[in-house]
Amino acid sequence: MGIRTAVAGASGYAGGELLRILAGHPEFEIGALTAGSNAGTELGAHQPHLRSLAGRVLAETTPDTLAGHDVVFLALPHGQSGPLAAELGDDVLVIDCGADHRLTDPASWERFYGTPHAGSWPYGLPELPGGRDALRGAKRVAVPGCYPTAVSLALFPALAAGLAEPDVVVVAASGTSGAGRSLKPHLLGSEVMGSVSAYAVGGSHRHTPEMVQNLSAAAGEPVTVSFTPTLAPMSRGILATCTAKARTGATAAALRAAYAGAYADEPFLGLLPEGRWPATAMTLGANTVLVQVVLDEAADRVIAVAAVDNLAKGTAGGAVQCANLALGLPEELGLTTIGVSP
Ligand SMILES: NC(=O)C1=CN([C@@H]2O[C@H](COP(=O)(O)OP(=O)(O)OC[C@H]3O[C@@H](n4cnc5c(N)ncnc54)[C@H](OP(=O)(O)O)[C@@H]3O)[C@@H](O)[C@H]2O)C=CC1
Ligand SMILES: CC(=O)N[C@@H](CCC(=O)OP(=O)(O)O)C(=O)O
Repeated sequence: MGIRTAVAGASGYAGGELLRILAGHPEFEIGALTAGSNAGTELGAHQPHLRSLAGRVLAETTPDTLAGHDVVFLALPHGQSGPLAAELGDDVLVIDCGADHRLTDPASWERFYGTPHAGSWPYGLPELPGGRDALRGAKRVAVPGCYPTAVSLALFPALAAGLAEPDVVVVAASGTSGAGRSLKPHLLGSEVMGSVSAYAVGGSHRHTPEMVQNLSAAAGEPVTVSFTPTLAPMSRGILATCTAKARTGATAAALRAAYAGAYADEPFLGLLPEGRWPATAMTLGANTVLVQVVLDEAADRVIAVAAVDNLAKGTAGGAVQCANLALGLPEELGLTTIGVSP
């Protein structure tokens, strides 16, 4: 018998991607699938691409329906996971794809989310310095936001090596699935198609403190982040362009060596050959973050560009990678680095 695994939020985008990965994983046995308003309906009505699970009926999301599993993945809206996880046993591995337990600073949480802080859990980005140690044997894991995954992995080598000033500017484009599948006025098809638009400009995006948290830890000093997200007319993918003033003495060779060293043993991080730039299409369906870095000598800035599939390594793939680590399984089990092209 496999590792009994439940997915809460199975009718959503993150839940669907979790199930796509779990269905091909050799160790997990898919147990309860739950939803909110769609409880009582069949999974196939919401996730018709998941053929082998189509007839499964979605249960209500309660501690009772999630009981009796070894692992519970939560893919629910913000604010739902704290109270629910408190009702699940300490022996159950809970992997939260939502934001509730990502931030360590309660003041930052309250400022950006406007509710009391539910407390922090081990942070699910194994590739950050020290990241794996916190996850091995963990019983609770907070999966990062999709933008912070791309940005943190794009910039930590430059900051950790002292090659970039701790004051970064990020402009990132995201596909619309990043916002989930519930109806949102700014995601009307007629307004998204054929247009790229900025939103949450001026430091208001709730992923900003998460980037600050990760990059400050990597740099060993406080880092400021100016983050501008943009919405692109595509379903999946994030392309993050991250820049920072180069530190005195930083050279192109030192920069490339820092990234090559930091990514050398990372199965899911790819530094592209010089001159090749990341594109979201290269990462679709894969648990990868693809990066390129250069020194813009005229502007004296470090430029790192990262591509990620927001639903794969940006959520569900990263979640399964963390579950593997927490359970003592091989970290790469059930996860692919092979994308889809063109
Ligand atoms: N989309 C992405 O790229 C990323 C998402 N995440 C996080 O993953 C989580 C899920 O996101 P996503 O899949 O995009 O969102 P969706 O809106 O696509 O799905 C939300 C899921 O939660 C269920 N749900 C909604 N309200 C309740 C409730 N009150 N009680 C129980 N279940 C409920 C929905 O069920 P029903 O169908 O019945 O309404 C659905 O299954 C969020 O916390 C999000 O921040 C993290 C990183 C990236
Ligand atoms: C395009 C789009 O709207 N993206 C979402 C990102 C949501 C996400 O991935 O993160 P959480 O888990 O923190 O919700 C946004 O900017 O709010």
